[in-house]
Amino acid sequence: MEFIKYDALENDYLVLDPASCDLTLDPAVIRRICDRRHGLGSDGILYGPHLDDGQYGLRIFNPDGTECEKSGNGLRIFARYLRDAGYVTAGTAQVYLMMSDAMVDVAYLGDQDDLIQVAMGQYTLRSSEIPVLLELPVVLGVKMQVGQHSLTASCVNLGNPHCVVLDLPVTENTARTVGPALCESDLFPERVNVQITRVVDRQTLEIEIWERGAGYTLASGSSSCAAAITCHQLGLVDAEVTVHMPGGTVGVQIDKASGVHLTGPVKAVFAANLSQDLNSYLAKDK
Ligand SMILES: N[C@@H](CCC[C@H](N)C(=O)O)C(=O)O
Repeated sequence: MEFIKYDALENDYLVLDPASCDLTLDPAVIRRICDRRHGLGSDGILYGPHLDDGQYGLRIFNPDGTECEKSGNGLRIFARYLRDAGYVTAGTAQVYLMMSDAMVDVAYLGDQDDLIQVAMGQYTLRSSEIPVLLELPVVLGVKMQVGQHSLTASCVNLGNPHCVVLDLPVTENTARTVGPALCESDLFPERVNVQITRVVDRQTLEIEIWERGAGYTLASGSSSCAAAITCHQLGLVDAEVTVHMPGGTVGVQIDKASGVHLTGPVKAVFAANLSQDLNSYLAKDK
């Protein structure tokens, strides 16, 4: 049973291919595998491809054991795996997101399969579809108090839910304090990914991230899109934006007709097998 690790700007995922895996991925097993001290360590697990109906089916798990609908970097990493493992030889492919029942297009833009673009699709700003429990049809630039934090929030759902904060210092400390306060707030019944965001200029954003189910991460693809979409809606940036994160930089393009596209590099880190000790621990856990 082989685990292959890739990182997309230090947002790292383990790919587990059902063709070579006999593990039952229950939450305790996922938490142990993603644990950075006692497991292999990662920001999540990409479980696929499930090859039913000739599609490349994908399930995405957060390191806390929850399953999530979508991940921008996860999709780019999974696309790279499909190419590396010989499933895909063309310049484009489609991935089927099993939890969301949605197809996603990916494109290989670099010679080494390094630069990968994912069509993140359409998004919604409707409060009921984020979901965010405020008596407002949309939440864009809304001042609120969450615990001890006063902030201005904008919400978007791109398959997964996001809350973008525009008026606080863009630091790891803000992400680590305001992030969990928003993520666990009663306002967000499905919890939320949080982006502490600064508009650098009309083409550039800087963000720090707190991810639902993962905590502080060094990069996030869907978070970059969420920050770009909400800032564009507020008239602060153009439709093509570069987003800087501690782990690196991605490009986001917003287009009414074709939706949102996310582009950035993916690097292979390692391929590894579980030790006998970890295998026995996981078997015991079941
Ligand atoms: N790292 C991701 C986002 C992963 C999903 C998120 N934690 C959630 O639960 O929605 C990305 O690159 O988009």
